[in-house]
Amino acid sequence: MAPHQPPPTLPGKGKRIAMMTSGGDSPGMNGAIRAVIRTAIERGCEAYCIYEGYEGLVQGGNLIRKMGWSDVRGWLSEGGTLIGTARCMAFYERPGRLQAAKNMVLNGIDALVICGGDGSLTGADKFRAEWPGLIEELVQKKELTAQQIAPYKHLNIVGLVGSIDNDMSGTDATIGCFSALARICEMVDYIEATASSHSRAFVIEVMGRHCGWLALMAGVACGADFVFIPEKPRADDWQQEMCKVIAEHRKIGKRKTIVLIAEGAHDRHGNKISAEQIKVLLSDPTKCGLSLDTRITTLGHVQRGGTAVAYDRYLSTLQGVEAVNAILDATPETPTPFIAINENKITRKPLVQAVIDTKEVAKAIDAQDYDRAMKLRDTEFSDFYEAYMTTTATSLNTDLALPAQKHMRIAIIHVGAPAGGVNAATRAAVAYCLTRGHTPIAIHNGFAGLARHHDDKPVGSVREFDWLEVDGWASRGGSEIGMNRELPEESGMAYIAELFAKYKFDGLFLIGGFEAFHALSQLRKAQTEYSSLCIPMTLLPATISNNVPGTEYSLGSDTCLNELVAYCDKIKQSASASRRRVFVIETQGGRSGYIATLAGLSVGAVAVYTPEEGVHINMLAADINHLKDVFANDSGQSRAGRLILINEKASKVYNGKLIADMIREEAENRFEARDSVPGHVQQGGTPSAMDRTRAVRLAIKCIEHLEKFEDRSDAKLKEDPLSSSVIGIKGASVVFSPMKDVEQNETDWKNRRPKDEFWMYLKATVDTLSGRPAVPPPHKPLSGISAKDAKRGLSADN
Ligand SMILES: Nc1ncnc2c1ncn2[C@@H]1O[C@H](COP(=O)(O)OP(=O)(O)OP(=O)(O)O)[C@@H](O)[C@H]1O
Ligand SMILES: O=P(O)(O)OC[C@H]1O[C@](O)(CO)[C@@H](O)[C@@H]1O
Ligand SMILES: [Mg+2]
Repeated sequence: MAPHQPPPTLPGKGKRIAMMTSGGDSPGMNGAIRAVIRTAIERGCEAYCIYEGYEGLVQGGNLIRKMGWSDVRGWLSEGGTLIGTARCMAFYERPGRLQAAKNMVLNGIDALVICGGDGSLTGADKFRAEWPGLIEELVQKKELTAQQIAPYKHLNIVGLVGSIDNDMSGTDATIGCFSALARICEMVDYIEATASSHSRAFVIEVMGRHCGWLALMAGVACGADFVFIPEKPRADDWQQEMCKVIAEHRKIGKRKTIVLIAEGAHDRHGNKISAEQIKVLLSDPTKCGLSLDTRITTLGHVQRGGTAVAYDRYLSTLQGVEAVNAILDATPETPTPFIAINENKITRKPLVQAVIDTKEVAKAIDAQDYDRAMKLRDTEFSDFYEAYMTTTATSLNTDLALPAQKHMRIAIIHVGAPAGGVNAATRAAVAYCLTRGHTPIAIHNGFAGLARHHDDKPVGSVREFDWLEVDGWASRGGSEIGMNRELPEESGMAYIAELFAKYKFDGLFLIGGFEAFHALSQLRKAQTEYSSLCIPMTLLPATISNNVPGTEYSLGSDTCLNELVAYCDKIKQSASASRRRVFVIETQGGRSGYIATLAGLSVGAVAVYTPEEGVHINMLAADINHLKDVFANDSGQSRAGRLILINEKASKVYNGKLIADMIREEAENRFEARDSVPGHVQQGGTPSAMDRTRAVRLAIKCIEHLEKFEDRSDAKLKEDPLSSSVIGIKGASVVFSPMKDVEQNETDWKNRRPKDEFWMYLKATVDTLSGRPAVPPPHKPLSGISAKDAKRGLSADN
């Protein structure tokens, strides 16, 4: 039963904020709920959940519930949505929305955060547009009084896009789409092994009602042979096209064939293309002569269930926080927003426009205007489509080939420690080079390999790539061509330059971490002395630490976060099951606290210690006191496992073991503490879907970039600062930055990290959402003369 009277409005700026999930569930929705509830409470509001999507809003009663801080404890690591979701028929109709409006007012709900897909947000937009009419009608029908509706004249709504389909315009990713993609890639990887063993073909159907994002991205990440998506149906002779591509792949020796089909796939005339149809084509020798032993796998709801990947956990958390901020910033004039992400930047955008644009895609598909449908999807989508087409069939895209005089000998080298996506990037670069007519050359085992093994017999470390071998690298972890931290100057730059001349490199593509950045810096500086080094060179950052200047994202950092999150989930389970236990987990990351902080955000750590901030005795004391309070207020029955993350270089003195010992000592047998070190597990096994797909997109951009300098003289090349560059994601854009500029202005060489680390502001969010008390700021360390003076009592600053 709904209450008969709305509760009194809250004092000050406090609002009653309700959170709802709607449409198909998606991994990460629980992270959004946790973030909205806790941020709302922290900002002095009352937090509510509407259970069962719009159904709960229509029915009211017990489906609208007030939530407390601890009600959402542990939700980050749960799959699906813990407040239920539904596809609600009643909400499509005005009477249903009228009832929903009445329940909102009677429960005193000022604002609504809705996490759902395109349908849910279309419904939200309609509800918002109709709101004044709805509450007016409720007064006319005497269901509510004018006085009762007075405080609720404006409906304050914010949309969060939660759906595995990634079908909403205006945002690059929806909450849940990368988790679904991860699951698809995992399944395709499994299938590949059996397909290869039997030399079979598999037709794999993936979800995505009207959107091919999942199918396309899985195609890019897994190197599938052929992909069908609704936005870009193949030409009318698609049967012949598919058979030609697959026959070509078989001819070069591939033992497996993977065809991915989105459930909404159709031909150019709107006729559905089914998995069965494809199976018949591939297996029936009379159709196109392939006669492949073919099986169909429909992945179904496996794609939607399960826990969220790290990205969906921190995306949903950050977007949940932003949703509450948007509510509290809103005035009656503010257009209703939804929270988007573009590349790496979370933004508020008008919901109305996104809904219009999303509908336009559907209209364009219905009208069979596929070019328009592709244009209306985000730029990333078209980029990935192009990337897929270029990397799938290297010898078939003859229209992309360059004239012979433009062909380059492009060397590819891995430098630093292994990181997920390095092989996928190499595969994509090689495919692109072959498509364009370039010669891609592998330098095995980094600069050490080049200097000391280039002319080994029978095979030296400098050799052309073999496509059949490389084609299988899309999902491989580690580095297939080998990598290490050696810098070119260690062998003498003159010698390295001699080898560049000997092998006639026209361009260099480096993939790696801070050492790769350092190596490129050395090579760039040496261009003044050695003509053979006057070639275009570009770096694709790849390191789990994500500490390369010039980018906010390095390949491998996502894989690492997923490993850490999986590890922390297990440890947290142990901590919870043992009750009253704290684990202090030491992460890698060099002198950058990025992975510790992002993992902390993704698992709900009570504290994260980073090298940027350091560790201090007052900080530890405050955190230990906080833990004492938490456990004192804990009944012992709640599943109160706690995690603290500490970066390996956060402090020279306080390491994970020492901190765990201190906690245990101070706990005086009231709770327990343990330390745990995941170590090199953090490099990951199979790279994440995000690292694999981004590797492909960025690697192709890198080779395209090198091509621009193909005919430059030494002088002209040196004049152009972008001839030595680093590719990066910065905010909402993918950019090439001149190395010289990044080296000189953006690099903290001593600490081997960017001067400004974009993620530093996230630290406060980790603390807020875990309820960590304000920790006393550390003293600024003194150094040099001022430190000496202070120690001698000669300085005021002590
Ligand atoms: N045009 C609309 N008008 C009113 N309500 C709508 C509209 N479209 C959708 N809704 C409401 O939103 C609910 C969920 O929509 P839908 O089934 O399209 O899923 P979605 O939000 O797009 O999520 P997903 O596609 O990821 O499953 C519907 O059951 C309905 O209650
Ligand atoms: O779970 P249901 O209701 O069968 O819906 C399946 C649909 O939901 C989604 O998983 C999300 O929209 C689609 O990809 C799929 O077509
Ligand atoms: Mg939808």
